Amino acid sequence: MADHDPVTIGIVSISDRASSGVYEDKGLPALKDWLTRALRNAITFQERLIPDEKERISATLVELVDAGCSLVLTTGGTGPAPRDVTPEATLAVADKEMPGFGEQMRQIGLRFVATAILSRQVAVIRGQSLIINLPGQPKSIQETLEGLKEDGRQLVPGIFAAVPYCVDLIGGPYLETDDAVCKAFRPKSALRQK
Ligand SMILES: Nc1ncnc2c1ncn2[C@@H]1O[C@H](COP(=O)(O)OP(=O)(O)OP(=O)(O)O)[C@@H](O)[C@H]1O
Ligand SMILES: Nc1nc2c(c(=O)[nH]1)N[C@H]1C(S)=C(S)[C@@H](COP(=O)(O)O)O[C@H]1N2
Repeated sequence: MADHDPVTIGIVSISDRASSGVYEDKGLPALKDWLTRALRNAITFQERLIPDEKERISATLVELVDAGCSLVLTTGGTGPAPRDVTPEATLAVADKEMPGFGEQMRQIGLRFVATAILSRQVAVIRGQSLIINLPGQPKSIQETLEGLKEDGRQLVPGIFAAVPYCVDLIGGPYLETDDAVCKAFRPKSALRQK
């Protein structure tokens, strides 16, 4: 682990019911589990469990970026219901939008469930941080990040394959993945010599 850059990652579960204790939050454990399996870097997690309130979500994202998170993943609140405001709260703190992530996430989701088109999820850059919205269904976390595999063959690439190079480009740490979970892509010129 010593030769990998350390990274701080913000994980935010956004759900009225999980944050008020109506049901147990499965979003933060699913995010932590997947990231720990996928990344070879030592990760410090900054975790937040909050209700679907736009100002609260935006303030949490700003706080996590200011705390040095190179990557922030949210789960929940991306649908069409009146209280689903995660995309608006994310865009409100954006320096740049990264539409390719949302497009690919919905394409991946459609391989699993027809209602994937109901997710308005976005990804943005704020400062030196990449912020990505994932849907609230805990199973959608692995689906979206890892994509679809069959007999070990990658049928649909997950969006995480593009995350390490994106983090390079905004001046973050060099993220290295376990290829068995997620094979990241970088142009040859961006590969770090071993
Ligand atoms: N954080 C979570 N932990 C566990 N299960 C969740 C979580 N978020 C969503 N789910 C599950 O996914 C389903 C669909 O997500 P939905 O968007 O309706 O939830 P939600 O936005 O978290 O709802 P609410 O904010 O009202 O609690 C939920 O009914 C629930 O079973
Ligand atoms: N990969 C994936 N994407 C998915 C889903 C899923 O199960 N897997 N659920 C969909 C459903 S049912 C909804 S309503 C939207 C929005 O969910 P959210 O409001 O919980 O964020 O995400 C969609 N995207």
